[in-house]
Amino acid sequence: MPKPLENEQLTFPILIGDIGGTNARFSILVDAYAEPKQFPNVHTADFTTIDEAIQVTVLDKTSIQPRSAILAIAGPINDDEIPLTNCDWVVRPKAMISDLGFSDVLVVNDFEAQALAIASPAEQYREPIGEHGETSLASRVVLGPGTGLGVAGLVHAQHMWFPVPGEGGHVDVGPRSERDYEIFPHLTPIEGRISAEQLLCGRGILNIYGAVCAASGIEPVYKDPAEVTTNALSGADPVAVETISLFSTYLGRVAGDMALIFMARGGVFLAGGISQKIIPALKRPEFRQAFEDKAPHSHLMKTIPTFVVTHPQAALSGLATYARTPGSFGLATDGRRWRG
Ligand SMILES: Nc1ncnc2c1ncn2[C@@H]1O[C@H](COP(=O)(O)OP(=O)(O)OP(=O)(O)O)[C@@H](O)[C@H]1O
Repeated sequence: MPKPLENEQLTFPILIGDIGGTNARFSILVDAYAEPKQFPNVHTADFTTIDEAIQVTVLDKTSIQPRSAILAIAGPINDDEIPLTNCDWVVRPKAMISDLGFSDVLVVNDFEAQALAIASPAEQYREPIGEHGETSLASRVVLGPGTGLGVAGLVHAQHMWFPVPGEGGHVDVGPRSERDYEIFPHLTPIEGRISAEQLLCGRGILNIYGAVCAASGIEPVYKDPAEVTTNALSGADPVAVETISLFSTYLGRVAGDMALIFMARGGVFLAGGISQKIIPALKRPEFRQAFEDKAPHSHLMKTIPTFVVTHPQAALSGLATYARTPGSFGLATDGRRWRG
């Protein structure tokens, strides 16, 4: 295992990469001031290894030779060989150092990168949900419904930001309203329980939709979550409308719980592929009502702002913020930073 290192500056130019199950996104930060140099998104399935993808899509396309790399990946980082959760790539920092010319490689969790991105989100890349004022310099939370449900806290302490990537997407969710009690029996528990991720991701939309159909005695017709959201947003199908209304309620409920856990007075941010596609639905009353419905702390909840993150490459922007100012972040690098 690598030796623990302090949060010291990585040497520029820095390659930053956000490696998802389906897509990988790369850019290069030449120095602390320049805008990142972007490269086209890559389908992970098009390359056998991450090293090949970096070589072909980045290194062969520029004369800038990055000296360091910061990569955000979906999956646990606890060895020198890091398999990705939803694709065949294995990240091997030592091989990247010997074969691709890096002297320093840092690997972080994808939701940690999302958390870094909400430390100072530009106004044009966040859409407020509800009328609840500005962010303050205080702890924050990010929840990202996408292929799964990622959750991370960003704790503000000692004039620094501490990202806290956990497994918050796997907390229990239970029925609360009368309609919930009709619908929940039609959800399929995993080992006896319904977790937030079973409801709040692409597959989760279909799970809620299937349960609403079953509770209403209707035959389901949609196979893709995007069909449900499209028909909900247009108002064309009342079952789809109810599904997304419940999705918004459950997302508000879980987001509110996370805000309570982290005392996130600085705001709750909704990232992931789905949030920005359903902004009009999240602006309806259900999300905020469920978010604030946290007696005895409803008054506190009303003061916490909520936003959808609309940055097209939020994780990369978080990594860039960290790369420029690592001293502002208490990012744990032990066992996750390799040097040549
Ligand atoms: N318009 C939509 N409405 C609802 N769900 C959608 C819509 N478009 C995509 N999805 C769902 O969002 C999920 C993909 O989410 P996302 O784009 O966040 O991917 P990801 O998990 O970040 O993976 P990667 O990092 O590889 O892109 C899939 O389950 C997909 O079905």
